[in-house]
Amino acid sequence: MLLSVRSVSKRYSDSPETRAVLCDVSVELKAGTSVALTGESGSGKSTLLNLIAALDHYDSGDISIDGTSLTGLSDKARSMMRRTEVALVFQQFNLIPSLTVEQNLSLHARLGGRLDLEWISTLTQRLGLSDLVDRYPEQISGGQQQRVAIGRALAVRPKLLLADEPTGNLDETTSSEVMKLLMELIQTSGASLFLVTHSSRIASQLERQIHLSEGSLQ
Ligand SMILES: Nc1ncnc2c1ncn2[C@@H]1O[C@H](COP(=O)(O)OP(=O)(O)OP(=O)(O)O)[C@@H](O)[C@H]1O
Repeated sequence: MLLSVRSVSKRYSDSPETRAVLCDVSVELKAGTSVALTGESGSGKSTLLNLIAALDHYDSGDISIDGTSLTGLSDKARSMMRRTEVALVFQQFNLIPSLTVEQNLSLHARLGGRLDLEWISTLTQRLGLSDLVDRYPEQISGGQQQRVAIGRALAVRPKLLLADEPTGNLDETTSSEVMKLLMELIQTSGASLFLVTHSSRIASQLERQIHLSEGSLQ
């Protein structure tokens, strides 16, 4: 199993709420497959995604990625995992403003020691970014910025791509275009996709849908 979330619970210690944000959540994802996580605002979707990304710690249960448990993993090992096995795409594109499109695209692959210029060139072409490589993020549109963020994430050839509302900042047409490219490139790269979305239309494009309600999977 590529991703295994077993009976995970999480409560924010600084939260005024007494109940856990996530309660006994279990989900599995096989290599090369995709799942969409839906749920109302505040249901705990981003919390779950952040736990899988090893950006935060769970209180109980266990998460493992490709057989490696996140429990007890050092901070260094966690960040290395985010640079190699797991990649992230957020609603805010999070590009580095002082780097060009080309530099942004290769950044994580460089940091993770996985620079493959041929693969980056393929991604650049497939994402329609070839004419924009020398521009800076502020000089391209939101849809183009998200395409760079997707390219940057897939450039490391991750086993798992985690996407949190990746088209949430885009209009409907641009959102459809970006989703189409994302799904095509996920297929090409063989990565698994775990995608958080409010949109049932987007969720239906993935192989499986799961729904979070008040911290529990339905
Ligand atoms: N760092 C934090 N500290 C305290 N409480 C938090 C923190 N992050 C999230 N929460 C709370 O946890 C609950 C779940 O938040 P989360 O962001 O996971 O929901 P979500 O389903 O992703 O929501 P949305 O769809 O609006 O992004 C909310 O009640 C939120 O206020």
